[in-house]
Amino acid sequence: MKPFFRDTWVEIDLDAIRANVQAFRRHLPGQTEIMAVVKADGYGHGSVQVGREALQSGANSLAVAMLDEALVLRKAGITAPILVLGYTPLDSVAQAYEWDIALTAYHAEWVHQAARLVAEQFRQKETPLAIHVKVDTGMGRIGVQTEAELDELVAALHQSPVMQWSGIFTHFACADEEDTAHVRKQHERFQALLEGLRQNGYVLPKVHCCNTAAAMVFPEWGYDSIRLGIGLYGLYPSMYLKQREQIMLTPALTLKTKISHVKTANSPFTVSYGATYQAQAGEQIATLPIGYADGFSRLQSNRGVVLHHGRRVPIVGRVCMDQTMVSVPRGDAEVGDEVVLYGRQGQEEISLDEVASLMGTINYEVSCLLNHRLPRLYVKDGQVVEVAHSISK
Ligand SMILES: Cc1ncc(COP(=O)(O)O)cc1O
Repeated sequence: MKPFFRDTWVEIDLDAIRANVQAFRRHLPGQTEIMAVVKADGYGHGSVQVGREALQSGANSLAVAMLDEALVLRKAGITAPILVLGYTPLDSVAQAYEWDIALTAYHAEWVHQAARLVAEQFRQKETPLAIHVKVDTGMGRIGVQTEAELDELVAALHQSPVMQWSGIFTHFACADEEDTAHVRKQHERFQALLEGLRQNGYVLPKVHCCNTAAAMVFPEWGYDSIRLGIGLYGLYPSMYLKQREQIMLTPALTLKTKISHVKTANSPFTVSYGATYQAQAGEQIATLPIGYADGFSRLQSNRGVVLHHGRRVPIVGRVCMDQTMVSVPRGDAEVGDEVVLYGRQGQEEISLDEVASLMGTINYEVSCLLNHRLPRLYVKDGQVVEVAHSISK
């Protein structure tokens, strides 16, 4: 029985995930571990499936943005270490502790209250709650910024047997840029704060600071682990780093659909909402069953292109909630023809970078926009090994 009931889907190449993990493994110092960042449902690729493949390919742990994402991984049977990189509300700490999920802290008072909240559970579990300390060295998002704040936070962790100081990390704001002044300044600040802790007699836990970009440019900053996000999916953090070709990555995601209707204009007619495009006599218009409610952005209206028979064909008219129209060479298209919206077909490729550029955003957002209305097919060694479609359960 067909596991889903539409002709539009995402294909995720798990061999590409494996190849990307191994590419970074070769690039990093031997002692540096890889934390696969699978937040935002694996940047739109599927956190469970990508997380499993990354761990089987050499990653040592997983990271997500919030506790809900970590619970999805645990409930799927993933037992590897998982770190929540963002804020966890105090009323969620007990759940994290129950499922052995490491949390991020940057307020001493949060640590004190969290310790009180799990004290009862600790008497049963006897293993402490793992905490990574977040340091803000120049991202300006979350994290302690001063030596005093850091000392207070680390002291709070040492005051309770319930808490285990398991890591300390920072996040870079500009590691993907050609000008390295900001990232070097952040790293120097991070090093100074680490040295201050050592001077105060602390033995540091796992230290990590590199995202994909920093891992590419400064592998020597790998410390105990890098946090590999966009590179895991075969995408580059910036066009600057893509052009450097320092690490060869393989994009894992392809977005496909099949033509649902074809018509030829006997006389001119307008296409889609707002009648923003006029098909000329003799022009052939094909309709695709995908729209912005799938995360295929309306910003592609009258600007994007797709691949049909290995050729680039333009999106015409406004992208609708569920359908998109393209102009195809006359006589070349039939209902049921496969079309690639993101990825490679024949000798042509539409990269997420190209789509991001016309949308005025970055490749991260393009993949994260793809939502659960789209079925996902996972391919390994050329075979479909899993189909995931949350709405057709
Ligand atoms: C704290 C943190 N750490 C790491 C990442 C991964 O970044 P890339 O996708 O650029 O590798 C994101 C993030 O928010």
